[in-house]
Parts: sequence; C-alpha cells; structure tokens
Amino acid sequence: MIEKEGILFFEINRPNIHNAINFEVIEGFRQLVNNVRTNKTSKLVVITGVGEKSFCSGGDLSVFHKLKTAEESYSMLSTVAEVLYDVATLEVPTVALINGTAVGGGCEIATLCDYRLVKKEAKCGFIQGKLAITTGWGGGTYLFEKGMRYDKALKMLTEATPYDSNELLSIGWATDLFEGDKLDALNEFIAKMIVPHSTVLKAYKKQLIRKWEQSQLFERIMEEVKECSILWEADVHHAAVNSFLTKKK
Ligand SMILES: CC[C@H](C(=O)O)C(=O)SCCNC(=O)CCNC(=O)[C@H](O)C(C)(C)COP(=O)(O)OP(=O)(O)OC[C@H]1O[C@@H](n2cnc3c(N)ncnc32)[C@H](O)[C@@H]1OP(=O)(O)O
Repeated sequence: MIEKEGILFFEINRPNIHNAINFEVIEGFRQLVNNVRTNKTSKLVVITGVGEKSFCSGGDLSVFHKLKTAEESYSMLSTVAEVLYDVATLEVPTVALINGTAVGGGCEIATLCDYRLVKKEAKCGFIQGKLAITTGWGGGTYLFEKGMRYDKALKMLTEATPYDSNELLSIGWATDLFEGDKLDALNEFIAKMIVPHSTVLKAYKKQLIRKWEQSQLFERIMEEVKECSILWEADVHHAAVNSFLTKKK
C-alpha cells in the first residue's frame, strides 16, 4: 500500500493465481481501512491488481474449498464481508482500477468501489452461479445500489458469466474504459476530480454513506452472506469447486 499526493494505492499481489483473495489479502484490506481512518491524508483510494492478466479472481478456492458447512463458510464470508463494508464506506471515494479479469469475489470488490475504470481487454462477471452459490461478500447487494437498471443487474448476476468491457459500460457497471497504461488512465480520470481540499470529496461520500446507513445496507449484506453460506454447504457447490481445482491436473 503506498500513498502519493493523497492517492492511496492498494494492490492485490498474487498474480500467479490471478490475484485470488486469501486471508492475508483481507488483512491487507483491514490495514488499508485503518490507514485511511487514522492518517486522514488520503483523498482517494485506488484498488488494483498486480500484473496484466487479472484484477482479482475472487476467493482462493485452494484455501476456501476446505470450508464445508454453512457454519464454516459463514465465518469466512462474514469476516470478509465486514472488512469489505469498511472499504466501501471509507470516508473518501474509491476507484477499482480494473487491469484485467475480475470474477467472483473479485467482481464483488470492484462493484463495492465508487468508480470502476475497466481496461478494454478485461472481462468481469459474477461467476459464483457456476459454482452453485450466490455472491457472498456483499457483491449482489452492492450491485443493486449502483443505479443500474434492475433487470440489467439481475441479468449480470444470474448469467454468471464474464462480460466484456463494452457490455460492462453499456449496462452502466463500468464508469469508464481505458486502453494502455492504467496509471495514465487513472490520472486522466481523476485530473478534474481532486479538488484542492479533500473536504468536498468527503462531504459527498458522506451523503452516500448516510443513504446506505438509513437503508440498512450492512444488514442486507449480512442476509446475502447467510444465504450464500447455506448454498455453500450443498454437494453441488463442492463438486463444482473440486472440478475446477482438479481440471488440467
Ligand atoms: C470465496 C467465495 C467468493 C464469493 O463470491 O463469496 C468467490 O469468489 S467464489 C468464486 C471464486 N473464483 C472463481 O471461481 C474463479 C476461478 N478462476 C477462474 O475462473 C479462472 O482461473 C480465470 C478466469 C480467473 C482465469 O482463467 P485462465 O484459464 O486464464 O487461468 P487458469 O484457470 O488456468 O488459472 C491459472 C492458475 O490459477 C489458479 N486460479 C485461478 N483462479 C483461482 C482462484 N480463485 N482460487 C484458486 N486458484 C485459482 C488456477 O487453478 C490455475 O492453477 P494451476 O495450478 O496453474 O492449474
């Protein structure tokens, strides 16, 4: 995590497995939240993936497949969902700088951010359905908060397949698309946004957070987590994960 001129960068750094999320990465998100809350110097938070291939491929199945029961999965899902809620409700705007594939929980993390800058070649989707579960870190609940047409949001969740960048822009999920260097794209995107004082950015973010608090967003996310944990326990989910992990072996 590095901060430069008020912009705090958080990189998901597991490129050999498409930046899949394990508890170490979640601890990194926890540190990000603590950093923003205590240092008060950040104007913007940017989340991106290391490498050219993936932003994030969601939960690390080689770790999380060991969770078998609803109770075991609920413990992980709720822990991650709570940390990610703290990221979503940071007092400054958040940008998902999508450098590549964002699927599963990776698409959930991109969705909870305030902005999504998507690389032309990137594909993003809630592929959890292919594993016979729903989103489990709040991603479905955040999606319905993003002002997309309801039918487009539901279609994205239930098709459970990665969309290309043009489709992501046309349905209103992507804020903007970029080609070439992601940092150039970020600088261009925020050039007009970073006002001299971050007080204005924080005041606008507060309006959004107030709406989420009044509409009990966190409670609704925890309902999503509970329902995902119930589906997690089913044999069909474990079979789908095993077939992914044993493919090509
Ligand atoms: C935990 C719950 C959470 C939630 O929503 O609540 C979730 O995120 S559930 C969804 C979990 N994520 C996935 O199911 C995505 C799995 N990965 C893929 O679909 C593909 O790997 C993809 C599209 C990201 C890239 O495909 P590509 O063909 O380019 O690469 P490979 O599939 O050959 O992957 C290379 C290498 O990485 C391993 N890998 C990739 N993603 C994960 C992952 N999420 N967890 C663990 N390992 C992953 C893959 O197994 C390959 O390993 P290798 O030993 O080289 O065969």
